[in-house]
Amino acid sequence: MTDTPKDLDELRQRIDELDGDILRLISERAACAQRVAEIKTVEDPQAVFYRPEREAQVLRRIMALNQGPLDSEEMARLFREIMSACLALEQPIKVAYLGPEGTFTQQAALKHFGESALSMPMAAIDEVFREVEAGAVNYGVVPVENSTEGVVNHTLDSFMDSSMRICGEVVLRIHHHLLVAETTRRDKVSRIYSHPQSFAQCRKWLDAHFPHAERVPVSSNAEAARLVKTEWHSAAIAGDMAAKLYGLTRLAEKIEDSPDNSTRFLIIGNQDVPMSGEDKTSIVVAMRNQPGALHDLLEPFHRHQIDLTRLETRPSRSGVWNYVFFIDFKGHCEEPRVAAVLEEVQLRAAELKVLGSYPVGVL
Ligand SMILES: O=C(O)C(=O)C[C@]1(C(=O)O)C=C[C@@H](O)C=C1
Repeated sequence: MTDTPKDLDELRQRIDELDGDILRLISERAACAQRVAEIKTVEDPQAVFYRPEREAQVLRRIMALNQGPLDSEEMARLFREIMSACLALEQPIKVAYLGPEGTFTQQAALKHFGESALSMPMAAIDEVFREVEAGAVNYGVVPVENSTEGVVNHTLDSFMDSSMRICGEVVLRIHHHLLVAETTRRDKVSRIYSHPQSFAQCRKWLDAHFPHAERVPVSSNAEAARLVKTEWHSAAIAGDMAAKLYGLTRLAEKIEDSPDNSTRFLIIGNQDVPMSGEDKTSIVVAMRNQPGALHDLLEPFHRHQIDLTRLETRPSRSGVWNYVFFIDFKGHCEEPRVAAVLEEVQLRAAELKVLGSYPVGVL
């Protein structure tokens, strides 16, 4: 930058110049992405355009280079949208998510793919899986675990019957608000709608502030917000997307009991994702029902010093094996030490399925 401009007109002139530069550079970047698409198509007519590992690398690099004054997450969000628009030039991406519109899962889908992706609400988790499997959409987004409420069993169970792979993860900070409509009598709230998980996450706050209000569980936070529109004595617990969608205002903000309440979502698709440099792998393993089975399963991870990030047990649905284990760990299945562990686990397990290796969530 040349001399620091001093007055308002000078600063605005400088902003106009910079905007011109930014515009030119973004257009040049978009033209590069178009050429990338041409090369991908020549190399493989069935080419996949979305490259999760490359996107993670781009965002991590931006965060590392950033020197402020915008914070690195904010900067990465801006680049997220630029990349989303570039990808849409290559191929418009369709993403199915656990709906209805206005849910946290939609928020997660947009956070991961950006606003240029076309997001489509599905009524249930297994429908998200089916849409991706059928090729009706490119990817799916499903919740898998919440920091206070634990695992989403439907998602784990869907993986047992599916050939879908995990291509990514996204973690969303969950902020719940108590929402009311313009017509709500704020001093007369006698009924509160929400999803059971959200009630559980806001239980202490509700006990303290609305001990006598009826708590009515519904299928989603967005549905709760929709119902409030028509009832003058009701409120909903839901997030920002639902508030915006149904034009509700916040009677109280961030009412979740745990300040770091977050939910992890998985991106499902049918591609294997190459290494990004900071990856995770998810597997599902059925062990023979015998003493020491869990120890036998975990021992190779310990010996090869691989960090487990999650271990869940689910009853097996085949009836042959009593339990299956869902394991997430750091590393990519193309790394030699991870490949070695997987080989050992394969020998010890009744069944092993690698659900995917994918970049650790950046944003
Ligand atoms: O590098 C690529 O393969 C691209 O297609 C370019 C680009 C980008 O805009 O940077 C766009 C979409 C992909 O998901 C990853 C990156």
